[in-house]
Amino acid sequence: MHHIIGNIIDSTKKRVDDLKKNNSYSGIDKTDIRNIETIINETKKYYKVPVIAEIKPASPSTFYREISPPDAASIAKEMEKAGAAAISVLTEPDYFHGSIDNLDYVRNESTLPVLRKDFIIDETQMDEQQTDLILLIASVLGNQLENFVSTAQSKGIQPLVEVHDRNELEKALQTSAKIIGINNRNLNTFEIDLQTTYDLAPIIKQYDIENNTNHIVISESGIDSQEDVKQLINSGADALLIGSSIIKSDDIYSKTKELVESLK
Ligand SMILES: O=P(O)(O)OC[C@@H](O)[C@@H](O)c1c[nH]c2ccccc12
Repeated sequence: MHHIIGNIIDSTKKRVDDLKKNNSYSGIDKTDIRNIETIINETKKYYKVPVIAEIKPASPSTFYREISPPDAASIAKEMEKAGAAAISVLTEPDYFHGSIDNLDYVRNESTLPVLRKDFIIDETQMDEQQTDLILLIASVLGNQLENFVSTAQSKGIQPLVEVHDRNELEKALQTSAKIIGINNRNLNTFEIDLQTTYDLAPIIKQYDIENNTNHIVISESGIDSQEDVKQLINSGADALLIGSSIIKSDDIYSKTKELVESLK
C-alpha cells in the first residue's frame, strides 16, 4: 500500500497535462454556489446529523460498483431524500473510478451542495467543472495550501481542507479555510482510526474559542454505524463524510437515513 499515494499523484499530473492541452474547462459560476454552512445549521435544528454522503465507486483497496453519470444522479437523489446535507462525488478516475461527468450529473439533478473529491494539485483543476466545495489535502499541497485555499475562495468555491495529524491541522488553521476535514484514514497506510477525530476535533473547538473564530469540522472515513456517528458528534464534529458504508449497502436511502437519524 505504501506507494499508492505517489502513484495517484503521478496519474493526476498526467490528467492535469491533458486538461491544459485540451483546454477543457468550463469555469466556475460564482453566482451559483450552494452554501454548506446554511444546510448544516438547518439540519442540526431538526436534531438530524449533517451527513455528506459520498458517490464512491471504488477505493485503491476495494471496488464497490461501477457508477455511470445517470446512476450517480439517481444515487444522489436517494441520499438527498434520506436527509443528506451534501453530496461528495469522487472525480478521480484511475484509483477511485470516479468521473467529472458524475459530478456534473449529480449537481444538475440534486439541489444539495456538492463536494468535488479529488486530488487537486494544480489550480486549473478548479475550473474544470462547477462545484460548491473542493477538497484540498494538506499533506498533498504542503506549503502551497494557503495559495490554493485563497484561489478557491476567490472563485467562490468553499475549500474543505483535509488533515490527518496535529501538524497538518495547525497549518490548516493558519489558512483562511473555514471548513476542516479530519480524515480518520491514514493516506499512507490506509488504516482507519476514529481516534483521529476524537483527538483533533476538540483542538479546533478550543482554537475557535481562543481566537473568536468559527470552523466547520467534518469527520471523514470509516464511519459505519449510529454508534460511530454519536461518538464523533459528541467529540465536536459538525458533519460527517460517509462513503463506503452507504455505497456498499443495497438500500442507499435506508442506510443514509439511519445515519442521519443517529441521534433519535
Ligand atoms: O468510504 P469512507 O471510509 O466512508 O470514506 C469516505 C471519504 O472520507 C474518503 O473517500 C476520502 C477521504 N479523503 C479522501 C481523499 C481522496 C479520496 C477519497 C477520500
